[in-house]
Amino acid sequence: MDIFRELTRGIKFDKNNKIKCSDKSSKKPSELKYILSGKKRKNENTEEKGEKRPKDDYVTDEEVEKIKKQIAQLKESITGEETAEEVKDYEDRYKALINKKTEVVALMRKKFKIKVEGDRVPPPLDSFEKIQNLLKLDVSIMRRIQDQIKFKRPTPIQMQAIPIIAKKRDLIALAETGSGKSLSFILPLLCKVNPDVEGVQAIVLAPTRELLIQLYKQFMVFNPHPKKLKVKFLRRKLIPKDQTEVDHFVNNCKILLSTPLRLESVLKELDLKFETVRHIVVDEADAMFDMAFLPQVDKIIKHCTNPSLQKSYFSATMQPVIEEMLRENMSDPVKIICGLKNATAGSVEQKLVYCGSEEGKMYALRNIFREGFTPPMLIFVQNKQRSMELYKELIVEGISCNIIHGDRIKEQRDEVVMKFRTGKISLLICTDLMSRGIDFLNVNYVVNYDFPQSIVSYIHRVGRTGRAGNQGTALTLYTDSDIEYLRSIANLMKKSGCDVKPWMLELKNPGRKKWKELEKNPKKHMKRETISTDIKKNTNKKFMKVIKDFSKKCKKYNSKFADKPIKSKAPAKEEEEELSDDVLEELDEISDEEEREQLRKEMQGGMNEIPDYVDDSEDDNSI
Ligand SMILES: Nc1ncnc2c1ncn2[C@@H]1O[C@H](COP(=O)(O)OP(=O)(O)OP(=O)(O)O)[C@@H](O)[C@H]1O
Repeated sequence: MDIFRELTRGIKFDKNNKIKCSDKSSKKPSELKYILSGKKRKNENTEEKGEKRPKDDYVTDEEVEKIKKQIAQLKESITGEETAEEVKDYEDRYKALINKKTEVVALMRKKFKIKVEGDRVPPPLDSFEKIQNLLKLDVSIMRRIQDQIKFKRPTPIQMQAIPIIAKKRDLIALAETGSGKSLSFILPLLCKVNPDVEGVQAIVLAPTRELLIQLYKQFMVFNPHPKKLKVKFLRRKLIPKDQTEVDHFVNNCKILLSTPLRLESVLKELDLKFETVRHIVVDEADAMFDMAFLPQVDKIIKHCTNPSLQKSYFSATMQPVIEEMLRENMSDPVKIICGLKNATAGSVEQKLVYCGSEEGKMYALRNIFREGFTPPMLIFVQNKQRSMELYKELIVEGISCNIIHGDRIKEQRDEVVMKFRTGKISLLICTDLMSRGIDFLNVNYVVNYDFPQSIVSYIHRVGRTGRAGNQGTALTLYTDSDIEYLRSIANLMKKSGCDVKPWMLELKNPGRKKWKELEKNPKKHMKRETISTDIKKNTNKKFMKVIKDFSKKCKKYNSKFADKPIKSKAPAKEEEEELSDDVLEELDEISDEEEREQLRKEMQGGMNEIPDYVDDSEDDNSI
């Protein structure tokens, strides 16, 4: 009877036990009153100015569930024909509500270009308040998001991925580059991991050290209890040496970030217990399963023996064969696609520039400088050797730039990334090492100096610009020998709304096989020295003037804004690991509010206020 009272509080019954209530009645049970009337509660979050939200989208799953239960219980408790009619009336309205809710969810997904595959997919949440309610987000996280970093609303991938992860579902999430995938797993992990429980509870795998450092910083920016909820980035210095250290490490780390290679090598040597791991997130998942990482990722996942292990895979690109492989070890997964699948971001204006032969590329690059562009710029080349050649070429021409590739020592890589982030380097020559996941918010220009080796590489390279709602430009230089691959790139460009010359779309389709061959056997390029002499002979006076202006602006910037240049003394080989670990050691203890503030600034795009041309110093040019 008590349950009956509770459920029927506010309802009056007439002498026949019939519920006396009408639509307008304030005496309906409180849940029913709001939901069935379609009115908003006073404390309901108000929608953003100027944005219309679909009507009724504030009806949460929990509310619908509650009504369902109430109706069932009412049915059990009340008898009599007329009452049954009343209950039926509620049921009809409930059905209508569910239909409406389904419709609203569908509309919302359409509006934000979210596609889902899977059963019982939770609805997207289009505000951080709703995410806060669902995840029980710590107020400090909300303050950071809204007041400090000033994210207005979740991005589509966050809207949809967060509730899925919160509902403990396995997930394959595909969303275009720069669309905020990282926060989609960072927020739920920070909320779901219990700082008071011992042991590693979540593992995040990513393919490069640069990407892991970036993720690590993001975790630290949002971490509500940095001292208790320890996030560790596994690097050589942190690797435990004996079992006592292993136990200490495992007990002190709640979220572990690592490359698959490093973690697997540790697992081979030491007995790291991962039964406590409940979440595993693989960022840039297709790269991890496509490259040599597959056996390592597999071993790590097998080592996490908790039966309720939840797996989430994120990427901007995914080949069907990899997806199939992932699905084999997932239980009842949900797949999300935000925007177009395997496509470049619509925020990037993409152009193709014909250069004839290798020599032409340098002319084309000069043209870009002459016509003017807004740095920072990333220039992608095929490999380390190519990057060195171009670097020398530009330095000889008096153009300040720097260089990053896998063979540079970690300390140098860290320094270059840091300087590029803070605007001390404006032109960075890089290999595909930097094409995945790296978030330089303000990159305005990407130049594919060497044609990409794969369509996936094109998508990720181009995705270094036009991020988080910003616009960007990507220019791909092509020579006669690249024409056979042109159609695929032209198609991608067309798909994301860029202008493409019709003849490019009529070229023969290279097909997957040809691309695969190219990936396996990269093109051999002419040696740069040969080109250099040739180009120098033709040096154009106008271009030299542009270069001079460029350097002047750089100098002006340096004297006005830049801090003292950091001398990049190349460390001795044996110091290499130590030095880079020192850099990271500082990061590890980021619990200090001031340092976190610094990280937040970086995340907000610290380069916003930097004038047109920024420069590194002469010291920075030393490799
Ligand atoms: N809700 C949001 N509103 C505005 N900006 C956001 C939001 N969420 C994340 N960002 C910003 O968007 C940028 C890109 O985010 P992130 O690096 O997670 O993209 P990504 O989808 O992982 O890209 P990639 O595929 O290249 O790895 C970051 O600078 C991040 O701070």
